[in-house]
Amino acid sequence: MDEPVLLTGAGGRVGQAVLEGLADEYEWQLLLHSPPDDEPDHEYRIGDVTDEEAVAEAMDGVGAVIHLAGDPRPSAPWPSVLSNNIDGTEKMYEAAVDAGVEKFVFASSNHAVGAYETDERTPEMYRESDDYRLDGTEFPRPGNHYGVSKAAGEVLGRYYHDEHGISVCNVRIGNLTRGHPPIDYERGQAMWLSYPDCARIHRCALEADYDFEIVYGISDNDRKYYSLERAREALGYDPQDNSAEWDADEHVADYERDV
Ligand SMILES: NC(=O)C1=CN([C@@H]2O[C@H](COP(=O)(O)OP(=O)(O)OC[C@H]3O[C@@H](n4cnc5c(N)ncnc54)[C@H](O)[C@@H]3O)[C@@H](O)[C@H]2O)C=CC1
Ligand SMILES: O=C1O[C@H](COP(=O)(O)O)[C@@H](O)[C@H](O)[C@H]1O
Repeated sequence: MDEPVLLTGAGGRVGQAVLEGLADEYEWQLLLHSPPDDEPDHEYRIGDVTDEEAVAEAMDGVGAVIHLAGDPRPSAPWPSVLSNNIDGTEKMYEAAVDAGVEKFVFASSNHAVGAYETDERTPEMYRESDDYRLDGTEFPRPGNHYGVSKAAGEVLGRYYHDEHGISVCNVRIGNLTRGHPPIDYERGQAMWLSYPDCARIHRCALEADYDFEIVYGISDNDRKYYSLERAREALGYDPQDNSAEWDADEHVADYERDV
């Protein structure tokens, strides 16, 4: 990617994971919601993704977008996800196609398909021995308004790809935690995404050639109910972490290695 990459939600957790891993590999243009406490190492603007003018300005000269900004709370109320997640994503796509951006990477979520985790399937589906796998071809099945907003973001991508030709990669991110998988949380361990693997999958999404994709963004956890096949095939994603290798007492995984 020779042109700058616009990163929205850059001040958040996923944004930090992406920047920690890929800071030197791209020319970044950050979109922050509010002024940062410390001066970022990259070009940045302050703006809201629902503000057409701010978004159009941020898109100037950009070759690709990683769109993370939004309300990430599974409990988020409808007015918030309607504005920050759905309207904000529509504004981002409009501005991206107007500016001729080639590639749009969207932070979707496990919550877009959360209702597949029925009482009958859980908690067994969170275990290594279970062979139940979602692979990205299933219909969205959200279990909350936040999940609805993520499914809507994926469908917006489908529309903007079909109608305007922009390449779209929806990454259904699992559970990002720094340094180690969630403790005492089977579901979170099954869909853990380490910080380095988060950077890896976003690098792949910026580099690969594709039309429209839905992939799962998790580490290569032994216990998983999301398939990594599509992310491997379409993006060349090669995750290096695995929640099963992390032992609270032994700290076996080496989280210092380069991505
Ligand atoms: N952290 C996780 O495990 C997961 C995150 N995601 C998605 O990844 C994205 C980033 O999530 P996190 O980094 O965890 O959240 P975060 O809350 O740490 O970061 C989100 C950032 O977006 C900004 N933002 C919110 N509304 C905005 C608006 N209207 N205009 C401009 N900026 C706005 C916030 O100020 C914040 O800096 C979200 O879209 C979330 O739904 C999806 C699945 C899992
Ligand atoms: O989409 C998201 O998913 C993760 C994991 O969900 P959880 O219900 O197991 O916590 C969540 O932590 C994150 O905030 C959210 O944006």
